[in-house]
Formats: sequence, structure tokens, C-alpha cells
Amino acid sequence: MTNPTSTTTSQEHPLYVESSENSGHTTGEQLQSVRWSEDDVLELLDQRALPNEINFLRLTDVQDVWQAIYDMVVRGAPAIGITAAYGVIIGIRNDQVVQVEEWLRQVEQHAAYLATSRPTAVNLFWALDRMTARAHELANTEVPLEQLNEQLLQEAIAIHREDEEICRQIGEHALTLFSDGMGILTHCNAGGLATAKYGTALAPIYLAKERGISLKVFADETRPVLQGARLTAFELQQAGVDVTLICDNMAAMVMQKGWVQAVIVGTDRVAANGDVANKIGTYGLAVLAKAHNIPFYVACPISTIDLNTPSGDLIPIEERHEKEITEAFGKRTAPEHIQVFNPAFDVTPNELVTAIITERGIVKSPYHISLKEIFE
Ligand SMILES: CSC[C@H]1O[C@H](OP(=O)(O)O)[C@H](O)[C@@H]1O
Repeated sequence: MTNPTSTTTSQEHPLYVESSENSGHTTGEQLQSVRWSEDDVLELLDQRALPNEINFLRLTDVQDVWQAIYDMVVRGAPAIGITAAYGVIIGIRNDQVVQVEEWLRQVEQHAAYLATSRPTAVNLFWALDRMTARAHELANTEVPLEQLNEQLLQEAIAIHREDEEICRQIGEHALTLFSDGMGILTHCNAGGLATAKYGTALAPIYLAKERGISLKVFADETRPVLQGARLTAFELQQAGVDVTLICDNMAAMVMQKGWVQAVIVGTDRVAANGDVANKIGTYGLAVLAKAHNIPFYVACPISTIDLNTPSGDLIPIEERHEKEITEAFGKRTAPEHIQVFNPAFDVTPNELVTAIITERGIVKSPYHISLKEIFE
């Protein structure tokens, strides 16, 4: 297996690069976590190194794409789906196929392989299904074999580009729920780093910043992988947003002090009844929000809604390596041979979800009905 090459940029290289129309603001063009380069290579911002280093890995082998998703080089449901879509292209381009039927079989094989990288985020499977469906369409056209890869690449690019606009629309709908001066608590990272741009839960916060609406954000650090501390706090600080980092066990206190008027999180999969799988710790946050009579919002594209999974107890929950809990910064923080339980996600029952905010609008209970309607 080839080792992905890395293109490390200097540490002072900002996550945001000033764009001409935003001169003087810090909300310049956000650097993408996933890029298809001009020389046709998949480039991934190594999110494991943030916030200390900005390193881009260049991947040209489908096994490396699988590993990058599994190791959380790239993470976040939409970003995982976008990466896997490009992973299919990388795989098929390395194959020497001589017939269309063989080309189609190889596409399906690469998609099936990439689908084994992480089990919970349904966007991974949604994106791979979209790529294989497009491949079947292309195989039944007159497109010559040597042009099929380029045509299929356009589908991966479309998935990528559409996600940016979808996230902006989620932001527009979510922003109708927020007003100047509100305290917003969020968990994990559902920002630009988890998507093509803007994010889902963080999208309204970026739009509020651009429109002069001041929101005070509390970001849970989100143990054990610290996506909140390393990614959300970093993203929002770079964008000039008023963000305060807290430990996960401080959320109750900031709510008790009256500093939080809404909770908004992303999600990796919404079941047909509105149960929500999201980063571990989300369920506890929803219970706390209920106890403090604070609205609990979930933001996601409709591609994260899985009508084929009837309820949250049927959502596969990824369990990750014990080292994520027993080590920190390369040092052991727990006794050797200690038993560990490390689920990466939990499920919030739909009755604790105030609303689900999508690019098509705000969905409310009864979710077993309203979630179907959003697709009509
Ligand atoms: C916009 S999806 C973000 C979603 O994904 C995160 O999980 P992970 O960092 O393990 O990929 C977390 O559940 C976020 O809410």
C-alpha cells in the first residue's frame, strides 16, 4: 500500500485565506477539508493534526482513502461521503479494465470496499450508492470506455459542490431560530471541516457572523477525540466568532447559569422515526437541554436521513480503539489493561429533538410523518 504523500504548509498558514471581497474580515474563503486538485489527486486536510498543523495528504490509492476515513484524517458525515465518492474514482482509475461490464464490476467493488471504513454516518453509503447508480447509467450509454472514468468523476464533483449550497441553505433555515445575543451550545464538530463548507450545525453561526448578528457559542471539547476543542473552537475562532471552549461535563453548569438559549448539533444518521445518532455525549446534552427547557436542534442534509432504518436502536454504532480513551497527547492517562468501552456515537430519542433543520426546511414532530414529507 502506497503511503499518502503529504504537502505540509507552514503553521502560520491560516485555515481561512482572505478572499478579495472579505478583505479585513476573518471569514474569508474557508480552506476545504477535501479537495480534488488541479492535477487530479485527492487532497485531504489531516484533521488529526489540527489545530497545531495544517497538513494536506495527497492520496492516489483506494486503500489509503479507506484508511484516511477510518483513521479520521477526514471526518464528519458529509465530508466522509464526498471523500468516498472520490475514492471510487481513485480506485477505478488504477484498474486496467478492457470491457464496460468489468469497469462496472470494479466500480461496485471499490464502493463496497469503501463502505466498510466506518459504519454509522449514512452519508458514506448515500454517496457510494449515488456513485454506483451513476456508473450503471453511464454503462448503459454510448460513452466510450476510456471516457467513463471522467464522466463518473463529474458525479463525485457534483456531490462535493452540491454539499456547499446544501449547508448554506441549512444555515439560512437554522438562522430563523436564532436572534442577536443568544447563547448557543454545540457538540463535536459539524462545521466546514465536516462538510464541503459552512457545516451543518455551524452554518447558521457563520451566516450570523456575516450578517452582524452576534451569537455567543459554547463549544464542548467532545472527548475522547476532541473535535470540539481541536476543530470547532479553531474554526469559529478563525472566523472571528465569540466562542468559549468548555469541557463536556461543564455543559450542565452553563445551562444552569442561563448562558444557553439553544443547543444545535450535527448528526451522522437520522432514523425514520426521528431518533438521531450523533457524536457520543449528544444524548446527555439532549437530556440536559430538556431539563433546562432549552430547545435542542439537529442540523443535517436530507442525505443524512435514513428512512430505511425505522428507529435509532437499529443504527450501527461504531466502537473505536481503546487508545482514544487511555492515551492523550501520546501519554497513557489510564492504567494498563483497564477495560474500555469506546462508542463513537450515541442515539438521542426523537422526543428530545425540538426540530431537525434541513436544506428543505425545519422538520418537527411527529417525525415518522414529517421526515417522509421532506422527501416529497
Ligand atoms: C456534519 S456531520 C458531523 C458529525 O460527524 C461527527 O462524527 P466524527 O467526527 O466521528 O466523524 C460528529 O458526530 C458530528 O456531529
